[in-house]
Amino acid sequence: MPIRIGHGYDIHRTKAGRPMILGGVRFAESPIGLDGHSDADCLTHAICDALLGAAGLPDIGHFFPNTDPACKDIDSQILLRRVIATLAERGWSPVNIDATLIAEQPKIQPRLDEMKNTLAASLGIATDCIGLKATTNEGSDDIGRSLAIAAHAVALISKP
Ligand SMILES: Nc1ccn([C@@H]2O[C@H](COP(=O)(O)O)[C@@H](O)[C@H]2O)c(=O)n1
Ligand SMILES: C[C@@]1(CO)OP(=O)(O)OP(=O)(O)OC[C@H]1O
Repeated sequence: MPIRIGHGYDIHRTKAGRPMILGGVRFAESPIGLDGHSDADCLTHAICDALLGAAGLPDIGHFFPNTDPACKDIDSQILLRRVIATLAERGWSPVNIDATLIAEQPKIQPRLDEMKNTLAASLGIATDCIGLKATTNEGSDDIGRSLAIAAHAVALISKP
């Protein structure tokens, strides 16, 4: 059974008045959100790029250009589901995901199960096939000053 591994990384700047959506979950109480063309869910974008990378495909910006009006403010779970469909057309299915969010705020620990359940539904895999962690940047650089949020992800995919 062929298996492949991929890595993804994304970063978005924070902005007042924008929604804070991470892993498909909205942090309504957050005074800041993420700036971008889509809903700017950098965690989901990193997962998309890890999956696409594993399949040897171009990155998220190739499939969903930030000049496409159809992608404006789009829910990134829709993009993730399309990435899964693109992989499926080539015979690939996700096996597991592991991701790390780097953010001073919001605290994701209380919403971790909700985030995993949301991502699992989009990915079509069991919740226990998703690893999700967060760390602050210990106050350093733009992430440490809450000016940006970043995410890393790795994905394993397989073909029967
Ligand atoms: N956005 C975040 C950042 C961190 N956490 C949780 O806090 C723990 C301590 O963070 P450090 O940066 O001091 O290592 C971390 O292990 C996470 O459990 C969080 O929930 N959300
Ligand atoms: C998702 C897309 C498309 O709406 O836009 P952004 O939300 O700006 O995200 P980014 O990770 O910078 O690049 C991928 C994009 O093309």
